[in-house]
Amino acid sequence: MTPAARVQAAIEILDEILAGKAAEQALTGWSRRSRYAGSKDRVAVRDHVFDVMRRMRSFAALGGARNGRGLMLGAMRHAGSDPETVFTGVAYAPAGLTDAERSAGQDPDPGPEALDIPDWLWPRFTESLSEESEACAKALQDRAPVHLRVNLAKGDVPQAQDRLLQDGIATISHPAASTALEITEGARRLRQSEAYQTGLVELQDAASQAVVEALPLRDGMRVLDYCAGGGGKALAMASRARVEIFAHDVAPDRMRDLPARAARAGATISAIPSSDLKQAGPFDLVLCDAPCSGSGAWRRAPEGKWRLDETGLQELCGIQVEILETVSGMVADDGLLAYATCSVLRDENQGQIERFLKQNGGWRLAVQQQWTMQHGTDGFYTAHLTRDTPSI
Ligand SMILES: C[S@@+](CC[C@H](N)C(=O)[O-])C[C@H]1O[C@@H](n2cnc3c(N)ncnc32)[C@H](O)[C@@H]1O
Repeated sequence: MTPAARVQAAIEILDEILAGKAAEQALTGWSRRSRYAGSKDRVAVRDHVFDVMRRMRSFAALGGARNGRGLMLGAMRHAGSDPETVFTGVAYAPAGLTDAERSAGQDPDPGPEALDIPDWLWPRFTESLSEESEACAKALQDRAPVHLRVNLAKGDVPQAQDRLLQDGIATISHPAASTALEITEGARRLRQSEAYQTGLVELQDAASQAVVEALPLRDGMRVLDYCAGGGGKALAMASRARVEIFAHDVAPDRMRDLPARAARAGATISAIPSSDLKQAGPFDLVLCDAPCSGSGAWRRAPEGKWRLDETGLQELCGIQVEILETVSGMVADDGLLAYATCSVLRDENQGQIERFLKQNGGWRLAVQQQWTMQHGTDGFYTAHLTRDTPSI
């Protein structure tokens, strides 16, 4: 495909996304219809789509329209490249620009438009992040770095770096967690690399690793990962101590890849259905990596930034309240309840913990920590709750 044909493909996919189709579904649909596209074309088209989605608002302003053409036009103006070289109408390129398109478009207004945050969310964003708001919003406009977690059960950090380098993947340590590496070169080779295939490294954001590193895991503990999803945190916990880990998710299908991931990592993790939780408890540690807006990870999943609204946020907060109430009954008297989100919004973080403590006497906040995107990780929050007076 020519560069212009890739832009035309991105335009069509963006129009589908704007019409309501999920981004991944729109990309998969295009891939299936476009057998002629090679792997480099697929990567380039995907990059166009995601780069635009991170900056949908400011690119719509620059391009003069919130549709596929307007957004790609905005992207080209932002990059300082001449749109006339791509919008030529020749072969598979986008149709030539109309006079209206040539004259449309303006610099985005400073504030939420230029920073690509929806207006309704901006007050909450600034209230949550205060002086970090602008830097964090800017971080969400760019691609996320690729972070790896070194699986301490299989080797140490220098060994992992050496092995990755042998496969052409250069890394540096990331300060957020002792197991965290950031890829500086060769990210696309990762899945074929020996270090990845043998489970020495896993893909995981550094702040996500830091959430697990903050847990006081000790050999022999019985641990429940209540919102296990793909099992990223369960696997990270398994690599830190000889703990017995139970993985649960309200949607068990989300854990379908966990057995294969655990086998690769050399970890033992038991999936547990809701019906068996009561009998299996109480647990020394319950982690709830709760469903959330994902606002700390919108660089990776930018669609969420534009799909979230007030009602959706309130619904998520309601689910978080329920989860906290439910899991508090599963924690041993001298155990720990760890709450985490990949959100930077106060309502989902400190707000939830304050509400829980107010409504549940006998619990206290032992640890509270937040990571924000301006330090090169996803935005994450964690709180550790313990009982005030463990019964004897
Ligand atoms: C943030 S994701 C978990 C990510 C995962 N811990 C990881 O590190 O890869 C949240 C998960 O919570 C699950 N979930 C949503 N509501 C739930 C509930 N009421 N009880 C348990 N899990 C729930 C979702 O299905 C989703 O997989």
